[in-house]
Amino acid sequence: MLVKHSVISNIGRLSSLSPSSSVLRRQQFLVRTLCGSRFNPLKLIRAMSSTSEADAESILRTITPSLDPKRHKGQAGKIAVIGGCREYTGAPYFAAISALKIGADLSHVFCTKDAAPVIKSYSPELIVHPVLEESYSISEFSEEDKRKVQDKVIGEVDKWMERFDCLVIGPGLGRDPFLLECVSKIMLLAKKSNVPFVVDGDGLFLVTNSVDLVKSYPLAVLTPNVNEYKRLVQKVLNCEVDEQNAEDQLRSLAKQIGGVTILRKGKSDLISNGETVKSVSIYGSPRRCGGQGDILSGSVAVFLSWAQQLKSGPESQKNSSPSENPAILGCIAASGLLRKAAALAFAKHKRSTLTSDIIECLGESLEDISPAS
Ligand SMILES: NC(=O)C1=CN([C@@H]2O[C@H](COP(=O)(O)OP(=O)(O)OC[C@H]3O[C@@H](n4cnc5c(N)ncnc54)[C@H](O)[C@@H]3O)[C@@H](O)[C@H]2O)[C@@H](O)CC1
Ligand SMILES: Nc1ncnc2c1ncn2[C@@H]1O[C@H](COP(=O)(O)OP(=O)(O)OP(=O)(O)O)[C@@H](O)[C@H]1O
Ligand SMILES: [Mg+2]
Repeated sequence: MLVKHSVISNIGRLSSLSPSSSVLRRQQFLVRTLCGSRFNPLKLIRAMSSTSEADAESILRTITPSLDPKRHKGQAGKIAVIGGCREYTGAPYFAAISALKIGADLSHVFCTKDAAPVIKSYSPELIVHPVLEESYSISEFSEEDKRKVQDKVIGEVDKWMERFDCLVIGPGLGRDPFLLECVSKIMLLAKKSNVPFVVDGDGLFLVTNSVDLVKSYPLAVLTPNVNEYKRLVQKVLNCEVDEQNAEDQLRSLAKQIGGVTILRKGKSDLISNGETVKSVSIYGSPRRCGGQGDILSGSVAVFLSWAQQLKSGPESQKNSSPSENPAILGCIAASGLLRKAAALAFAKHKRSTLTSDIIECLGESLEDISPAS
């Protein structure tokens, strides 16, 4: 009876999380088990323990570093966004400025020459490198000269690489073949230096066509939206997205890519590294304006760096650090923070809520969850 009572209260708690269809199916299974004649407490406890909703707020509190006067500039994170071209200047800006607003010390953007003055004009806080080249600007060049341009681009990024705690590759990158070839080399450099990276937007277009770029790199995080996820599933698993078995399919996908972490964005965000699957279903906003995924990718980069710092910190810190890997923790914290900020922005701006309104609420969201003092 006691077991029955606690299960019922757990079901109540689950229902308040605006559950995903998989959580709903699990609840239905629990109710069926409870009310049916074959009531089996052990089976029930097993089902409850596989419930995957993460406690995003508590994880965020644990991994966010304190504002210690002894710390110097750079220790709270140095992030670089690789993205920004003629068409898209908003996406890299959103990712890079979100990283700063959350608490990173330095945020760089590596973009094309056309995009750089525009991105700089949005904010003096960002360090903008106009180094990427698109095919149109080298169309008259010989093959040898093109190779020289590529080497120059790679060299410009490489001299900074060791200083970064995490890269965000792809927001507003575009799909120019020459540019994407350079970016694949940048990914190889990051792997060589053991720098974690978050792949989003057009970076996912690149990775979907060349999965080996990220395969088995444990410090890679992919953050696909609905279209990007569909293409990834088709390419890697050779099938269609299966909403009925969303968690298992995500786990298989991450496993098939050698244990990279995947954050599948949607009504609930689902996160897996091929072993565990976690969900974040905190209520966000019904507005689906473009740019919210860019906030998320910039945020994942910061939280991943913090979670990693905590893991590799002094023994006392290590003991208090959660057992999950830093990439999973970073995804959970970022998803929780963004969803809360989106809810705050929507409460203020309703139908006119824009991505910049959500960015303005990141600080309030963070303060609600993990006050500065
Ligand atoms: N303000 C901005 O600058 C923003 C820029 N964004 C950037 O926009 C780019 C595209 O992101 P989306 O989320 O729209 O990407 P999606 O993949 O969701 O959609 C892109 C569009 O391209 C089409 N498409 C799909 N496959 C294609 C292919 N193989 N070749 C050509 N087109 C294809 C889709 O039908 C869709 O209309 C990314 O770089 C993203 O970061 C977005 O982040 C939104 C905000
Ligand atoms: N149906 C939904 N309900 C609630 N939240 C959602 C929904 N879809 C997406 N989100 C949230 O919005 C955020 C951005 O996801 P989205 O799918 O819009 O990314 P995106 O398409 O890559 O965005 P961008 O326009 O920046 O490229 C994620 O944190 C996700 O949790
Ligand atoms: Mg996106």
